[in-house]
Amino acid sequence: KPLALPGAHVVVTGGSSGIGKCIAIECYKQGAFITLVARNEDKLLQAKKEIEKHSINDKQVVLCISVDVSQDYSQVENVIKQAQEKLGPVDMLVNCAGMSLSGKFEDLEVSTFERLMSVNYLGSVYPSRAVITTMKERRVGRIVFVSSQAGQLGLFGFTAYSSSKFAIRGLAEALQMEVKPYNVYVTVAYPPDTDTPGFAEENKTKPLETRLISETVSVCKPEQVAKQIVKDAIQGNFNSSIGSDGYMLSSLTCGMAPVTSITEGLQQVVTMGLFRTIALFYLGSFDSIVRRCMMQRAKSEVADKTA
Ligand SMILES: NC(=O)C1=CN([C@@H]2O[C@H](COP(=O)(O)OP(=O)(O)OC[C@H]3O[C@@H](n4cnc5c(N)ncnc54)[C@H](OP(=O)(O)O)[C@@H]3O)[C@@H](O)[C@H]2O)C=CC1
Ligand SMILES: CCCCCCCCCCCCCCCC(=O)[C@@H](N)CO
Repeated sequence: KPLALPGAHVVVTGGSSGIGKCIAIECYKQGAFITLVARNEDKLLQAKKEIEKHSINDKQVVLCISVDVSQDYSQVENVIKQAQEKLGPVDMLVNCAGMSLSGKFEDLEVSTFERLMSVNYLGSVYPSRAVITTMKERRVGRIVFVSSQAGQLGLFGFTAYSSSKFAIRGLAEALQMEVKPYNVYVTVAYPPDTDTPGFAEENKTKPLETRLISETVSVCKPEQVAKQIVKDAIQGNFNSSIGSDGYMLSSLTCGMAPVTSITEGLQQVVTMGLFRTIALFYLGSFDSIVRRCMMQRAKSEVADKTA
């Protein structure tokens, strides 16, 4: 039974920008009440104004609450309490607050690993932990985690980012097994590169290798990613992916993930071998990108020394 969005309370962390903002708009367009959670209050208010343009009735509300989702559990718990007092129990939580920093393993500060793990992973644990009891009691709920294609495979430059996005999947699989009998459904989204302020920021420091490998998959619009995520969350699909490469990656990396429908299970069984074959070619091309970049760097170093 799909979740009915009209009148539902949807909390979106990272809802003031990029994919999160588009998810909030998509839910609002379908009649939901929205709580936006992020740190910067100006960006929150700006997003609220933008979302309110899409209202479909005059009862709809967009609430903004400023908090860092990665710092202190009791703060996050308080924010959820405030939201529930104003707009009722949370029907859907979207954990979209997150960030990316890339660089070679030896060039990344140790603190970057700590930061990405706390924002991307703990920043998804805290809000989820704060809503889960009520969802189980009410036998209603959706929890969405926004991972990444880089949460399905490890890539050059993403030692810190990929691991924080892989962690989300472990959390989601375990949680789904616990809450399914209570009619609560978990969705993990694996978007490709998406045209957002966060993506622009990430690109400022991205190694050439990472950029060339990522360019295998074309950049998506956040509206399109948001539409897919909301659709999958409403349906209660465990997996949410975009495009043909997204479909192949999800099928190939399904592992012991819960299966949502018989069709999905059968498709995974039938396509696994083929997609692994295709993947071997991709992996070969990624290795050759890395080798070419290494030789290029060595050459320009020699040139620098002789000059
Ligand atoms: N864009 C892309 O290419 C892809 C993005 N993703 C993932 O999607 C999610 C959204 O990405 P995108 O839309 O690009 O990001 P943006 O940088 O555009 O937006 C990030 C949002 O998260 C909020 N946020 C960041 N850190 C915190 C924090 N510690 N506490 C509370 N809120 C926080 C930001 O607000 P504020 O700074 O004010 O707190 C902002 O609202 C991320 O998890 C990202 O990893 C996945 C695949 C691809
Ligand atoms: C059958 C096998 C098919 C294989 C296809 C392989 C494609 C690999 C490309 C991975 C791109 C990683 C995007 C990360 C986006 C992200 O999370 C950041 N932009 C966040 O800001």
